[in-house]
Amino acid sequence: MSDVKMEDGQIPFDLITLAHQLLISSQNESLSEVKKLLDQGAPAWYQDDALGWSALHYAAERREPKLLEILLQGGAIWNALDRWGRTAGEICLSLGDEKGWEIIRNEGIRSEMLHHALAGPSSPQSDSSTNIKLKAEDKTSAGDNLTFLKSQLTWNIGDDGKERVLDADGNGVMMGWEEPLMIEHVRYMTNDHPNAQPSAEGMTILNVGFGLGIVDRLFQQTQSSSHPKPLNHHIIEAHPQVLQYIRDKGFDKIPGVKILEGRWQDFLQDPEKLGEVLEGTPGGMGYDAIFVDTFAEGYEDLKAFFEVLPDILEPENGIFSFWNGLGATNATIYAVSSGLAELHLEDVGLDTKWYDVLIPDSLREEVWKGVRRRYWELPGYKLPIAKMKLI
Ligand SMILES: C[S@@+](CC[C@H](N)C(=O)[O-])C[C@H]1O[C@@H](n2cnc3c(N)ncnc32)[C@H](O)[C@@H]1O
Repeated sequence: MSDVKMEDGQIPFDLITLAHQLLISSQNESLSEVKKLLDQGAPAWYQDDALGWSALHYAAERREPKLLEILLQGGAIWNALDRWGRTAGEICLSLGDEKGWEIIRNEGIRSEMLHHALAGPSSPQSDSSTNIKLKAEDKTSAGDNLTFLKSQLTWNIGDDGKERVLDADGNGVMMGWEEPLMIEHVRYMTNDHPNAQPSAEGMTILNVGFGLGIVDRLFQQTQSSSHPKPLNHHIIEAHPQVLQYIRDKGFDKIPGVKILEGRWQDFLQDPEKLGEVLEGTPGGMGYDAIFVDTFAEGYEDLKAFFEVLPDILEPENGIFSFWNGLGATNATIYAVSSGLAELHLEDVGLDTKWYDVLIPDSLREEVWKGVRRRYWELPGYKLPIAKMKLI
């Protein structure tokens, strides 16, 4: 946007005139008229003051898929948000326009992939250049992992009666309402694995981020009397207070459990440490199940985690899953984030299946009482299960 502003930060008058003409013609004029304006240089990114609507929002309201395509080709921004935080995709969804929604979602995935391809391999530095806003603009500890890891945490019981842990700014680090989703993750990761069957020796598990320990307790429980307990259960956790909580609960004393104290980046991105971690798995072949659910990390961090998977996931039957919560306050951004994750997992050699899970009743209004920001607004959860592609 800045490249078309004049030195005093104003947008040139001619451009504003074209922008307004484009907004009007996107509402009710022919496609060729819209195209003509775009060819004349009308800025498709422009949003009006009243609603914060772009030409793409107006086109979505018209239910005119071809017009959406013309605008996107002409520079419209797929994830421009109106005053209520809606993309044009949400306008399509509210009108039941599946085709229009798919055009916007596909453009989102395409443009985010392109952006990542141009940005090169994942690095913390490339985080700020991320196109997609998967985390709300957040200057609190939720927006920065290292700040979070120094933040004072509080454990308490929410108005829904469930345990939760909040950071110093009142952000929900982990909340008890998520337990039914964690149950599904563990079920999909363990049910059919050969090493979890009655006569097998037990699975080797890596969980990144202990939080309230919900997922780790489930990994220990799912294997009932007729099923083996995990053979190895490694947990990477970085927050000093969470590490103390683990010791207070005696979780570190459970047979087979090993706590790796530090950030996952320290263990898995350093070849020497990675070698030591892998020595703890049978034959150094990697883990049967890997789950990742951290906090104050963005899409770039998740993508960086994907990139270490080929080294740490047992290649034949290993199963990877992650807490799919990025962008979960907006249906279109959530779909694009999930689509992007699938393509990036494919890049590192994994096939992903998605399981639709209804958001459980445990997510009630009172859950958010005393929490700084709602991080979930959608009716459904897309649960990923990924495995190495068979060659
Ligand atoms: C959302 S909670 C995990 C909840 C857990 N899945 C459960 O079932 O209770 C996130 C956890 O990740 C930890 N964490 C955050 N960043 C991390 C990092 N870079 N490496 C390791 N652990 C991290 C936090 O301290 C926190 O305990």
